[in-house]
Amino acid sequence: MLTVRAPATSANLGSGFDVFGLALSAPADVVRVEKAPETTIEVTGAGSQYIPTDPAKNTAGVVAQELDAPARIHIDKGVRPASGLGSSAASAAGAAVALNALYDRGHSDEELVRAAAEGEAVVSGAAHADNVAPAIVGGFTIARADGITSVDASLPLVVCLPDIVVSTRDAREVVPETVAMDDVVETVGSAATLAVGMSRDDPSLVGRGLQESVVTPARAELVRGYDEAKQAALDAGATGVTISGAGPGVLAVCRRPDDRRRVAAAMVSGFDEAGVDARAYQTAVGDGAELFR
Ligand SMILES: Nc1ncnc2c1ncn2[C@@H]1O[C@H](COP(=O)(O)OP(=O)(O)O)[C@@H](O)[C@H]1O
Ligand SMILES: N[C@@H](CCOP(=O)(O)O)C(=O)O
Repeated sequence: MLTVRAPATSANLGSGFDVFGLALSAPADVVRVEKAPETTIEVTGAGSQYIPTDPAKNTAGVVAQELDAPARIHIDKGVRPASGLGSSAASAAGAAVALNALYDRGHSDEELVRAAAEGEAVVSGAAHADNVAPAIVGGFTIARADGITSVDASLPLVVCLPDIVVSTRDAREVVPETVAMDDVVETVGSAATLAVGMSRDDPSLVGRGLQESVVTPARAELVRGYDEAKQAALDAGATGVTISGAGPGVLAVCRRPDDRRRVAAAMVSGFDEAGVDARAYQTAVGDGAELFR
């Protein structure tokens, strides 16, 4: 039997829709695999009652099919589904890394990212790799059709999870189909600023680089309390705030590790002002999936 800890991730980072992603140091899923004649899935932990155990519908089962690696798979969910924290991706990434080791396949990280992204396609309708790439590789990742670029960034972060469910599939429906040139110019400027900020571990540049005016405002409509939580985090010293992935999670970048407590409390109060319960994780950029033999 093999065990893999696969981290939560925050995708998009505002300006990098379907491209940027960040591994978080916590929370995480724990995936255990054992060889079996056919794939079966058992799920426990956060929100497990909402997660299908049919291998064709579970992201980990889809990965087993993609890798032609049947197994008895147990997933202990640390990452609540439909959170915007890459819950479905954590299981897919964990399964990819675990099954690759279990069957001694020797696939590269990029091949594992491709297999795990097929799991994402089953739940969200698109094989976006921006969550599975950091969940496998760790750090800050840029996922493009021609490959993955990664930087081992170090930044204090807060993610606040309101008690609202937003499925990635639904949140993709509200993404505008066309973009004005002014918005393209703003997004390119932000994305470049953010990427430089990640390579310098500079929270001010990363915070400024989250700014984007196309996808985030459309999705903010689905997250009651987003505006209040964002303003509260900025007032408490965050350098930038955006929706994590497809939401409803909200990501704040902090200047110093000690700022996280204040920013986390401010975000929970911001949601409370809008009548929404929320919990906040004080976290940081973390490593990719970790294998325990
Ligand atoms: N192993 C899994 N872990 C979490 N969610 C899964 C898994 N397999 C399938 N799903 C389904 O994926 C959806 C959650 O994924 P998604 O909407 O992308 O949210 P998240 O941002 O949390 O990844 C839910 O409908 C859930 O039932
Ligand atoms: N790029 C995707 C990311 C979805 O992330 P998730 O954590 O909400 O699954 C999107 O924005 O649709």
